[in-house]
Amino acid sequence: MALYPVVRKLLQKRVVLASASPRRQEILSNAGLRFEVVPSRFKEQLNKASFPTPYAYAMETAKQKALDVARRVHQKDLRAPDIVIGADTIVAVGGLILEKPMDKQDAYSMLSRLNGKEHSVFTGVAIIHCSYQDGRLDMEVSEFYEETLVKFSQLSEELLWEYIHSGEPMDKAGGYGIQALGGMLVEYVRGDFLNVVGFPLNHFCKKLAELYFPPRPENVQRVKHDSIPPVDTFEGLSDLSDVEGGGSSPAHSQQGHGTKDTHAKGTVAGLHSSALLEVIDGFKASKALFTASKMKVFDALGDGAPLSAVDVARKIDASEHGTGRLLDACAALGLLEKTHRGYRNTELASRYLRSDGEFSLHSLILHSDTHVWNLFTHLESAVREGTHQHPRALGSTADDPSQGTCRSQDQKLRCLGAMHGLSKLSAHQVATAFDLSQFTSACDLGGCTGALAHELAREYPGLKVTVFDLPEVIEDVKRFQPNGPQTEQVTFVPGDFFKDRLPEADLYILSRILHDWSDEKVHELLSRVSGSCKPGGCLLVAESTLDEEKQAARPGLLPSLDLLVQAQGRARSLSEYRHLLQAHGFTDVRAAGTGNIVDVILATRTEP
Ligand SMILES: O=c1[nH]cc([C@@H]2O[C@H](COP(=O)(O)OP(=O)(O)OP(=O)(O)O)[C@@H](O)[C@H]2O)c(=O)[nH]1
Repeated sequence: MALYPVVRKLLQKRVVLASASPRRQEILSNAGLRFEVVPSRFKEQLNKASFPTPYAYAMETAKQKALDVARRVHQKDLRAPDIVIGADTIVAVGGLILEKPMDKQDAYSMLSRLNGKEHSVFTGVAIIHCSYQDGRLDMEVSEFYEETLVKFSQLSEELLWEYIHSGEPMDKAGGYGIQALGGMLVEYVRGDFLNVVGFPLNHFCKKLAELYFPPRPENVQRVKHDSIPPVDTFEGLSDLSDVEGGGSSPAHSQQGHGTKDTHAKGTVAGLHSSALLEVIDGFKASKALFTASKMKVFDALGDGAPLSAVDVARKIDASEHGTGRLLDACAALGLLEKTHRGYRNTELASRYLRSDGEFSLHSLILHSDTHVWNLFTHLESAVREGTHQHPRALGSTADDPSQGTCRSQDQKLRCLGAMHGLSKLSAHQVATAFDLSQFTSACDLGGCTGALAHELAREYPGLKVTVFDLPEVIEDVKRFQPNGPQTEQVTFVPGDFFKDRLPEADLYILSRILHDWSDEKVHELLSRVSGSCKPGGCLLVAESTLDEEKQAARPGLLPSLDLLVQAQGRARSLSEYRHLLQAHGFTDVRAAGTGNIVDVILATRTEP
């Protein structure tokens, strides 16, 4: 949780991790950070002798890795990064710097040096803040290092070779992985364990807190310079957004005055013409993705060898010229890779854009292209009238706008597929934001295809989950069901949560439901949930929230506009949700950021 307030600030930013290390990716994503991975191509060959200390070498290497990525991404992408993070881990022993072994013999010589001795592990970290002045890239570097002491036991030759033959040492600094088999070699660790694994998370949090939440001048005496702000209460969060300089850009109070400070506040001075052009052109990027998805470009490319534009054109039954242009646009957007042998799906496209994948967003994209696009052409009317635009866009007059969305069976299945894809994106984070293992029964109200229910069942084998949704939804959920033993834990019950009796459960769930409704309807629904929930039972709410000042650009404010155009509801801040829940007898309201598209709130029903 320590990263949470900072993570919220970073959610609006394009954060890039300049590292191929799976450990670094795991440490940061476990902490809730959302980022893209672009491995650095910087060759780790700086002259070690020219550095006064091992950590100076590690910091410089980390900086060069990050700078390489910042420059490359800036050149390649339509959208340049805001923050690039680089890191480098080394082992220092007896005046020598050890990096990753080149081969088994090298691993053996490293491990022999460490055998029975204490050594230092240093990770240097560089955080690059990018800004753009008339298309020119400006970079400001913040850097630090962390040292951890590790002592190896006295180990036999036989054991060292056995370990080397396991293959584990080869991609690890110093030739061992403390988090796995290598842990058996270690007698003690003094300092941050994750620093040895490859990323000093605690120091990183402190650094970010220092950059993004500098103490108010009047509090300087009271606030410890390197303390991490309080995090897991709503009060803490709203206080933080009040902190001077606690905007979405880092404050550089320690680093000087003048232009840098103006930059840092993210005011008009921070918005450059290139960023504006990106916004102006944003719809073209969306339309390129929509068109490629609709024409099944990502299915045509599959996971196989690269295909030329001519081959793709043949597969999707389109002109060579037009297909080539579309493929190039997709490559510029990072959806395809263009090599001299042709085009192929990036990992992102394989996972999310093929129509047949487990995490496919294909239906969501088609739904956005046809339905949401249409509604957004009436944004001006929505703003003037302050209401959704279903009658104009779709000719629907229904009270519940979603009724107008899925009129034909095809539209209905696309709608369900869209909701399924969206739910799968965050299901794991929602299911694990809190430890729910004390519950034996849960009821997911409006749980649709059961994507979250199945994730809960997988995570908590003792939990039975009822998905409660409208009969017309339940009748079509079959095609979205996974295989596996946990399917027996999930049951579907048809019903209307505004009219019918709610199924009994210890834990009720409202995942992405409340934002669809007006305050009046939210009160009505919460009152029904509260009436069904026994004292001691809980309610879990998952929603994309606005920051307390309602200033967060994405992901808070665009969904808010979305809701104006297409629903009766609205986005709310965490404290608004807290007040709503408290008004219906739910106390001990706790929130967790998932680093994903939703925040999760857990509240306990007290005695009426
Ligand atoms: O106990 C452990 N010690 C070290 C590691 C891993 O070792 C590597 C260190 O190498 P480097 O810092 O150069 O990072 P790379 O893997 O090459 O990725 P880059 O993208 O930064 O170039 C690092 O992966 C540590 O995680 C370990 O796993 N356990």
